[in-house]
Amino acid sequence: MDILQKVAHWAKHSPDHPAYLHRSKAVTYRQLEEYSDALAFWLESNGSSGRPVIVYGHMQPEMPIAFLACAKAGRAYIPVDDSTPPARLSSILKHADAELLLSVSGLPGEIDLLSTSVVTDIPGLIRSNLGRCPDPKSRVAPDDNFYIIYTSGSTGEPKGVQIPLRCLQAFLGWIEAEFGERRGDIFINQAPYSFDLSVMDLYPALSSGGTVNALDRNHVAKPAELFAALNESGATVWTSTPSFAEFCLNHPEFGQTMLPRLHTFRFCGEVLTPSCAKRLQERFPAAAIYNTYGPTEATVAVTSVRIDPEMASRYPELPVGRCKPDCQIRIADERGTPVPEGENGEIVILGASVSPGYYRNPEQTKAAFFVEKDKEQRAVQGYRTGDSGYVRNGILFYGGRLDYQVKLHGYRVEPEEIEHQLRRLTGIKTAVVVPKMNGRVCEYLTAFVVPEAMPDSEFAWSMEIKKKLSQSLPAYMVPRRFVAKELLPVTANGKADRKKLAEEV
Ligand SMILES: Nc1ncnc2c1ncn2[C@@H]1O[C@H](COP(=O)(O)OP(=O)(O)OP(=O)(O)O)[C@@H](O)[C@H]1O
Repeated sequence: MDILQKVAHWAKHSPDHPAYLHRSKAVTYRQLEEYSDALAFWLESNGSSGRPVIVYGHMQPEMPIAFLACAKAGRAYIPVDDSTPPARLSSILKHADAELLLSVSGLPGEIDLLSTSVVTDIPGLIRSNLGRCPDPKSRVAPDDNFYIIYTSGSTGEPKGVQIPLRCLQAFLGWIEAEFGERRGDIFINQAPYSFDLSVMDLYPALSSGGTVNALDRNHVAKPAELFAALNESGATVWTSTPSFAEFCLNHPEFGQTMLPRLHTFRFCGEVLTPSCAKRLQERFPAAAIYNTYGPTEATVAVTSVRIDPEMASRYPELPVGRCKPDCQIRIADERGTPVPEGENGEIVILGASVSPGYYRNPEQTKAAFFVEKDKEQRAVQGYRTGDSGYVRNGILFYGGRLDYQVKLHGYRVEPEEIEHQLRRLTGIKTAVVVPKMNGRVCEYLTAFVVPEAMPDSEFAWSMEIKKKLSQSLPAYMVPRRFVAKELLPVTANGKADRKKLAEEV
């Protein structure tokens, strides 16, 4: 059964079970099925271009209703969070040549809508089409795009990663085998839908008949509300970036008493530090912690490993895990040739999870994706991640982003390697190292450090860290400046915000 059939199954067998909760709003499986049918019927009767539909909003229940409606009507959806700056929304509209924008959050202000029609009254559309169903033949086929997620576009140009239904299913099948989702699980959803980490909780929840409990950005902005919501959530599965867990760990009550049923943490998107894993293990003795790794281009995640307490103590740098069975990880040198086991190189992913490429962008697709033949002469899709790493005993270790490398006084420096050494020092929770650039020249490095306790004298504290760092790093890699911070800024996706920190250097 694919995801649409699973939702229909649960709507039939447990119609009144909550599928989605957001603040005081609850949507049952029956409602999810009926509302998405109604909206799909409307979509089918309005517009026949087959072009993707932009779904604009935040965590409202209409978001998953609209996603499923698009799939039922045979249209890919492009989720855009309503915190997206107008200029970026305009460039996505233009790039995707979208015919329709379903807005759950009212009219996006100050944007050139070009030829896109905007529909804001989604509840009204659902009401007026309730009881109607789309033609079952319209629904997305395995090779059709289920969603297209525009990455944050570090290159400046928006890139829409196409994920067909078959890639989503390959991901969901693996998640089910890896984690053994149980009925009745309640999944905390914090990542906005424009970030594919949300796919790791939304669809595993809906395919296993569980419940999504969505937190929004106002929860996160007001910790008292956030922790009250967590207290009442009954959550059993947690999915987030490590930065969000670090944020919650600052609250002393964040622990098993607040979330007594929590049995699994799943992390992805950023480095999970041993210190974060250890603190979670202390606070949540009944929960298992998993580190997973993958880019949007390979459908959320392709490797996973359970981090047990022994691992968190033994490894200075945690592994990101074993590759899912229908994919393969290759570590390649600059020419794309595989390097021997244990050697560092670029992480290349091949197999069933890899996207066919960027939407309407053959040049960028050609630059990052490739096709090769396996032993049986079947075509296998590959993607060069731009991440560095190595494999030891079948386990992948992440080494950092190749594009973060800078040249400092002639030396090639990887800021993430310095961060890694900083995090090994006692008294440091986490750190981000940012280059001070003058055009294309890196002048010096600044380390933003979150210490266990804020220092009285930043100068004395900096000197101390410099001394310790120079025992493990060559002098040119020791940052010139150290800034103590209680918390690091995070992006809308909940990852440490390097761009914002770069403005502070
Ligand atoms: N477990 C992990 N440990 C360390 N880094 C990770 C992990 N999982 C993912 N990443 C990093 O996140 C990247 C994937 O994130 P994502 O696809 O959301 O795009 P992004 O690179 O953060 O942003 P952009 O939108 O600019 O491409 C990976 O390529 C890797 O660099």
